[in-house]
Amino acid sequence: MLSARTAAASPLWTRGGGGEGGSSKGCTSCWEVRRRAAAVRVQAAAPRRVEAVAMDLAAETEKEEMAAAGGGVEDKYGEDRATEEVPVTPWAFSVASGYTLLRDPHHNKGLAFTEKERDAHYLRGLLPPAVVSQDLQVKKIMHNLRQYSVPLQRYMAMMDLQERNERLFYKLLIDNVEELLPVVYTPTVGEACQKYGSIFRRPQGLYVSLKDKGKVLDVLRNWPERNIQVIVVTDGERILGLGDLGCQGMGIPVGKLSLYTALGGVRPSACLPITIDVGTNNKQLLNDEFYIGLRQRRATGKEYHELMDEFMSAAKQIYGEKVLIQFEDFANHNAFDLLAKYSKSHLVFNDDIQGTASVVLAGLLSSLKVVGGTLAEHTYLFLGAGEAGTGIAELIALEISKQTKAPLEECRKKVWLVDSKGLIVSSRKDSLQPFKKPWAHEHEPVTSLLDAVQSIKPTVLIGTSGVGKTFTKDVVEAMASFNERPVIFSLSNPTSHSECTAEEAYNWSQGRAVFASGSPFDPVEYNGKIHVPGQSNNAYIFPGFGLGVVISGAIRVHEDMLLAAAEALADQATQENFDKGSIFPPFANIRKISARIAASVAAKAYELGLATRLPQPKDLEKYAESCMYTPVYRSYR
Ligand SMILES: O=C([O-])CC(=O)C(=O)O
Ligand SMILES: [Mg+2]
Repeated sequence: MLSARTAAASPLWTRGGGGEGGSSKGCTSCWEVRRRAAAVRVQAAAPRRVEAVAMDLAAETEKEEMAAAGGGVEDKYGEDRATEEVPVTPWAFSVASGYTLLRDPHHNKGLAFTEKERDAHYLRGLLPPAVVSQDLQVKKIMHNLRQYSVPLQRYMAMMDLQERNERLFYKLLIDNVEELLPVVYTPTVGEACQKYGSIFRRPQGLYVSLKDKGKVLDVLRNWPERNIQVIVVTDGERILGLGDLGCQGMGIPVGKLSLYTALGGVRPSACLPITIDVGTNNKQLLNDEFYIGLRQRRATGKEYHELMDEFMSAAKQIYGEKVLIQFEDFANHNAFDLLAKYSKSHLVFNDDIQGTASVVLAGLLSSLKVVGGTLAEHTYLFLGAGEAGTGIAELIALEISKQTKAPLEECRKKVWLVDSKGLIVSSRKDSLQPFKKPWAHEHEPVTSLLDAVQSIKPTVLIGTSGVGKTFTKDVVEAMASFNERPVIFSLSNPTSHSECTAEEAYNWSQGRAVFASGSPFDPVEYNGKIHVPGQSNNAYIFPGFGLGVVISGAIRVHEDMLLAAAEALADQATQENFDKGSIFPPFANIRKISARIAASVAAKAYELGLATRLPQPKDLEKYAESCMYTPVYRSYR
């Protein structure tokens, strides 16, 4: 493990003239000097009508000044990179004027441009006379969105807004998170990926395809932003539970990163969605005339790994070793190997293995407050032994081991997994993929889930199979027959792939199930009581987790950081939530929740010697909050 001392001595860390090690004030003012110089250069160089105008610096507080540098957590890190890796580019600190300004989604405010701004930026006549507030714009767009009855239409309207007026998009999402999360994210994003080719209007994110082999560095250089802090990358092979959607998986990194900003406060310009296109084995897409990806079967083996290698080194070369690379929706046969391989050399995080594990562990920790007992006293049965299933299983075992001091091997025995061939037992060891082997316990072979439930008698049943309707009435009734409060998590996404619905779980258990799902379900009334199902989706974890990594300058993800995130989330579920039937705090509070998760993750990174942002801020939660991007409009003079 790298200590902070080692890290501090590394070439990357020492670059930047001590910028990161200094006080935030020092950094901000260094930045300020360069920014002013850049703005002056712009004004001197630009012809009048197309002149770039120096951005408003009316920001009065230091925090606002930092926000003006890009609106978020980048100041010190941006400082480092702006000094050493990226020349200060005047346009990075300026906005265009007139017609160009209205078409620049990063700076456009639409009707919210004030009279003064309209004069100063050559906007007169380009807008109708009314001047409205951002809040009124939010109200209007929410009104319009609600007119659409088809979720995909709402999704497309939201994507159009993101392309037109970024700050309004994020304001809308933050202010209406519970209503809009299912639109820009699961489940609608799944349908959007399936139809991505037909609804495609303007490209989002960066496409790295087999055609780019040998030129990936150049491809990354084409991206307009340099100070990237978080990359979400997919190869599209296992999009949610929908399977191989090839290049059209791009909707997932785009959606995940919009949550990084809205839920975790990482500024949009620091986020980079990437799709690696190595082909697809989805025949329907290969025959679809509107398909946007390479029309070939998936490259595998050497060809696949060479492209991944080239991408991973290019990303590190351009963005430095502190860029967080989140692997998303890779198929099992690559996901574990990629994580194991690159976690030695890169700051990587697999959301489906680690993010899901962390949110489910949080859900279990808070379920204990409802059902009683300790984590070690429960017995866990999974349907599905892929990334999510084995990832969660391992984190449960780690937490039990941490709590009881028992060896990890022993703790794993509390957890059983069923895959498509039945219960994973030791007699199957030879034919099992490596990631399943730790779960092959002594037991006679069992082929069906119902038999496994009856034989293992789990207190907790978790679905990560990707196959809908597999928690049948018999299965749920069996769980309810020997558990007063059966814990049932039906995690597969999107909604159609959920192992059972919330309604089924409550009805078949006579309202006794402690239920959570990956995709959202509406509240259910059973016997006069309203149950609000919790959404055990990694969206609770990755935005705050990533924020914690970024603000601490962590150089590696450690499993204890995942445990810290889970504990921080579980701590925030209250009796009020439990009374309503949910084991999670509501998404409406997600920015606060993310700040706390970020603080716990960062604290753990410091404790483990993995953090490089020194000195450690005294109050990490306040610091995390102060770093979060807010989408209110800036004023331009
Ligand atoms: O995207 C989601 O809703 C959760 C997730 O990572 C997956 O299902 O792959
Ligand atoms: Mg995923």
